[in-house]
Amino acid sequence: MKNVIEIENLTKYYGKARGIVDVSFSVAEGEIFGFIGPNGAGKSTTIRILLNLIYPTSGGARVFGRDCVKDGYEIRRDVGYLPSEVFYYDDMKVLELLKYSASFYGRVDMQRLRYLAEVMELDLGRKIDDLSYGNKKKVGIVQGLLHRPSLIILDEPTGGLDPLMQQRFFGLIREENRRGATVLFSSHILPEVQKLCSRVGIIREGKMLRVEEIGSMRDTAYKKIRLEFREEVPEAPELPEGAGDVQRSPRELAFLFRGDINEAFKSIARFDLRNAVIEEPDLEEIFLHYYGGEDGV
Ligand SMILES: Nc1ncnc2c1ncn2[C@@H]1O[C@H](COP(=O)(O)OP(=O)(O)OP(=O)(O)O)[C@@H](O)[C@H]1O
Repeated sequence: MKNVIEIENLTKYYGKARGIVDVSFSVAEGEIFGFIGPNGAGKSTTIRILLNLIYPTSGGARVFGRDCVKDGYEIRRDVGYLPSEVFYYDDMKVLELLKYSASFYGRVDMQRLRYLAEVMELDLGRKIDDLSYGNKKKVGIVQGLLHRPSLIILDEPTGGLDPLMQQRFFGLIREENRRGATVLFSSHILPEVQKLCSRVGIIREGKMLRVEEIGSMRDTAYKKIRLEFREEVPEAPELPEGAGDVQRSPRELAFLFRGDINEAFKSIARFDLRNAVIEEPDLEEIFLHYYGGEDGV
């Protein structure tokens, strides 16, 4: 299968400050690839290089087989990009802005514009100035998808969108993907990446830790288990193998767990519980207790 994005040993320093170091990965045609890492990990830096908005210090990247440094213009024509921060000419109306930006790609498809605005419940008659952060994001989404790009690059796209709008937005991305578009989806929220993506690249402190299939990530995923006891527990339960980051107080016990969930329940069965919560650990916890341990970072 053809790769739409190919990144090799990409490094970017902002003066002395580390942006990214030796990042390599590729994204195949038709794939929805998650690019995940905490704030400051280097996601935006990587994306900005792909779009030739900044230059790499060393290494290289190709999009559609074209060189990111030499062919930025040609690459950008066929990319829909939603930056993490959207800035607009505040004085314009939404419709004017969308028509104006779409005109760079040729004829403006008004039917598609209205369709996207309707799905995202975006009022085309409002002034940009009067829009909330979430509504400005919607403008960016419509703008990014309007010209039916064959590569969609989303940098932290869901900030400010309520759950319903997130769902609608994911629906649009899936629709474009079914049509053949490749998607690079950057985020620091693991569950949303899990919902949408088939593979994910994990970046931290400028370095790519690994690339994983979402399926295998789920199989090895940690759960976070929090228990509240009805009474003070004199001795703490013996926890099964696979439990880590244990935090105890007389009436509470919390731990991360990876392994056979039955074993975890057996070990706590004899205690009288007031409440039990099982949740997905957040990204930092996963980094600390999963990737952190194995990779020594
Ligand atoms: N213009 C700049 N000048 C100096 N350092 C920068 C600049 N832009 C980014 N950096 C640094 O590069 C590193 C990577 O930042 P980047 O914005 O790429 O991360 P990110 O993963 O996109 O995080 P976020 O979600 O916070 O945007 C950070 O340490 C950041 O401080």
